[in-house]
Amino acid sequence: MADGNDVFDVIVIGAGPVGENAAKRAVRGGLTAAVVEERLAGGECAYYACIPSKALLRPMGLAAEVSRVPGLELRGPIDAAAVLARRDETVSNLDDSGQVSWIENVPATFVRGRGRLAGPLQVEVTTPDGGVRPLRARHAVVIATGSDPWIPDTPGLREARPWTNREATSVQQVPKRLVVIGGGAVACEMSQALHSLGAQETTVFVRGDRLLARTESFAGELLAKSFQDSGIDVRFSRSCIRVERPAPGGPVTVHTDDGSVIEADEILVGTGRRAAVGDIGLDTIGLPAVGPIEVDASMRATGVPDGWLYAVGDVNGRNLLTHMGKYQARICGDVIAARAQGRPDNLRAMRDIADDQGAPQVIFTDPQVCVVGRTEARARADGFAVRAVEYDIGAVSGAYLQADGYTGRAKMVVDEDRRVLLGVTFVGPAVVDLLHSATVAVIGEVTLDRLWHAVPSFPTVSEIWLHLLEEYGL
Ligand SMILES: Cc1cc2nc3c(=O)[nH]c(=O)nc-3n(C[C@H](O)[C@H](O)[C@H](O)COP(=O)(O)OP(=O)(O)OC[C@H]3O[C@@H](n4cnc5c(N)ncnc54)[C@H](O)[C@@H]3O)c2cc1C
Ligand SMILES: NC(=O)c1ccc[n+]([C@@H]2O[C@H](COP(=O)([O-])OP(=O)(O)OC[C@H]3O[C@@H](n4cnc5c(N)ncnc54)[C@H](O)[C@@H]3O)[C@@H](O)[C@H]2O)c1
Repeated sequence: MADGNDVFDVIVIGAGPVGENAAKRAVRGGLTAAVVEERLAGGECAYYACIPSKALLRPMGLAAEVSRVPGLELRGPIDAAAVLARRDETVSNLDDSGQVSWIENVPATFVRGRGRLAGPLQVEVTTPDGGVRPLRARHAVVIATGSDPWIPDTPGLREARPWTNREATSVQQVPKRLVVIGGGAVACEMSQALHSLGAQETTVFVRGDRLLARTESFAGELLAKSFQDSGIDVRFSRSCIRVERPAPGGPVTVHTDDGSVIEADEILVGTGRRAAVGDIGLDTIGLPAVGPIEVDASMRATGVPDGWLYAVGDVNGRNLLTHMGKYQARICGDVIAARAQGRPDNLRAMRDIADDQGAPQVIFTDPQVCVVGRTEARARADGFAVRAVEYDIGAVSGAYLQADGYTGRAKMVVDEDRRVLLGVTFVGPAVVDLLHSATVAVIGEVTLDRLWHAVPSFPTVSEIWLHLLEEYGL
């Protein structure tokens, strides 16, 4: 709520999941807040990323599970129209009134329009009618503008109007022939989702030699095997060198560096994202308008005199994940309120320690890929005395009961000096809910000798913990 003349204690630019939560925590701490949003309150996550992608993937995952249990049968292909209709419901048919009400109930003031810094503690909002509404912050401005998809400079690619996550998650007509560029989370999830919904000829071009290159190598290998088994054509160490789409809306022709030429109905790029910092007025306060906004562990932008600017979520580049952005938002809102009221601002809960340790992440493919903490390679590079053990999840009774021919693998990376976990990876069907146990163990620095007494229930997949510890030598 404003306290006159559009002056607020805190102004948040960007009402994605992260900006909304920064405002909520600041208000909970006793401050007034305004939240500025130029498109849809709820952000990329709610309408074009996490939510619709998972709605599109869920039937594929369920169908795969059914196919692995004798006695159950799924007749015919997945009904794409029904899946797309449910996807539309999950994104509230792109109506953000529920999210706007959520913000107003915080209570915070929602301001529709494009926000731009106009000097220290000053924000100008260009409203939908073209007017400019000046806002002033008494204590802090929080940048939570997220990120935008990045499209490589490949000749002809931009002119061919490729799909990004936005078009892929809001698909109305599933293309029969699809080319995907990239081997990260977006490419993997959307290839599998669209293939399951009718993209019969799906070809994925991966620049490197594996999928999900930042994870343990077996994760990408198991996923690539699953792609190939289901008929997705994955081509490694291949780059797309030229793209042509002579007629708008017509077929697209993709040329690759091995001389192949593929014709498709659509091309989807999943080649990473860039912090959304263009034209948000960083120049007015002497910051470069390129790259993520660098912040300290309290989310305060470094290099800004008087420390009134904060940046949370994708725009600070720490970990491009909703849950990590919301974690940063809680820290940020609490810190701003504490500093504004002269309370201690250095409590343990007010510093980001989780981002650097390796964020938990689930790639919702079949198999699911769940990671937290450091990979073995990263732990070694960071100088830890490392020992890693792996185990076949399919050999666990709970997994064997879940599915015939269960294929999955787990790995834990141990800091030998302290006998605590540095990282854990689970790959397999139905492993998603194991991840939080690993997150608690890694972030809580639970010793292996203590973890030994956390007895997993029989017959659940969680007995993988027991097998990993025994493999280690306990
Ligand atoms: C296909 C896909 C699937 C994903 N799946 C997952 C997942 O399953 N789990 C997960 O944790 N993460 C997932 N992510 C990542 C997740 O979407 C992001 O990490 C998350 O959206 C970041 O939240 P944010 O609030 O920082 O930014 P955003 O959600 O991008 O929100 C930023 C908001 O700021 C607004 N904005 C920008 N500039 C201005 C301005 N100048 N003035 C006013 N408003 C402005 C934008 O309109 C937007 O609403 C996925 C990403 C993609 C692309
Ligand atoms: N389930 C989830 O948690 C989830 C799902 C989707 C996206 N996300 C997040 O969104 C972010 C963006 O995802 P993303 O998949 O776009 O990015 P990414 O960084 O995960 O993967 C980018 C991929 O594109 C490739 N690439 C980069 N430049 C290229 C080029 N010029 N030509 C060919 N290939 C190129 C990279 O080698 C890599 O395989 C990620 O940080 C991810 O964490 C999360």
